[in-house]
Amino acid sequence: MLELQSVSKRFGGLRAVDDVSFQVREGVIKAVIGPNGAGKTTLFNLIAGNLTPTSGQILFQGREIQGMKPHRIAALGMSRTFQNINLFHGMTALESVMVGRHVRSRAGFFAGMFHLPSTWREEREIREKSMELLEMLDIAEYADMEATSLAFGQQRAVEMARALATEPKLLLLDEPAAGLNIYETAEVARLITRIRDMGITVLLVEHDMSLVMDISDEIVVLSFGQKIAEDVPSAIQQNPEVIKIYLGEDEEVGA
Ligand SMILES: Nc1ncnc2c1ncn2[C@@H]1O[C@H](COP(=O)(O)OP(=O)(O)OP(=O)(O)O)[C@@H](O)[C@H]1O
Repeated sequence: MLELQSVSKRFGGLRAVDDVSFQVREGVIKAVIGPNGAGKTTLFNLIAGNLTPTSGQILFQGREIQGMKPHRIAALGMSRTFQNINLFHGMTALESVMVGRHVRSRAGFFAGMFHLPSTWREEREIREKSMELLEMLDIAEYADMEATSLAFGQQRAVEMARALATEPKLLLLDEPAAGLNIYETAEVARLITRIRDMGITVLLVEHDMSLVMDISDEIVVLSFGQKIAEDVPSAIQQNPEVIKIYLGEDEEVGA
């Protein structure tokens, strides 16, 4: 699904991402972990097209995408969420998801604005599809509530539904558990697994180690921009180098 070949990103003299290579196979949940400043966000921005690598190739379904604009990469079937919750005020949960779906609509913005008959059916389809996504993520009961008034965990689910509305093949989740309590985190874990089981490949960056260990099929560990390990969770938990960088941070792997 995704392949990084010797990807580097320099900011002046700093190598934020340094010669990183790995693959994400179709149908898996893969996590990127590492201490603060390890280069995780930079790596995500390189993949989604928000940054251009200094060197190296990024292949999405066999096609080189490094340097492409984010909307072109999105149109190829990659969707992402952001670290900070990013929902519009004044929109219901359902409308928030419909916005994501409109990106794909054929009728386009102007036809929609003038309420042309040709768009009615499409509008109804978008509404139905968006509702299905809310149901799939267990938040249908909040469809008509203002999205920004919901609990954090529910807002995260709305964001995921919005990202799924573009029908991506690969979903990038940037710290999906950030700011959530343990119950909400457990719920998000369940949703991510469900998304994977729908056949969507998931790549996530996450600080919450128990979430990563619970749901990931494979983990890549970054430290100072370099990949220091890549393996299944049980092997990562026992990897001496990984333990060393996390103990240095006063965190326990798999805690
Ligand atoms: N636009 C930028 N210009 C200069 N330096 C940057 C820029 N973006 C990131 N960096 C630096 O690159 C390094 C990697 O940062 P990055 O945010 O990718 O790490 P991270 O692993 O996501 O950290 P965190 O877990 O704290 O989010 C850091 O040293 C950071 O200060």
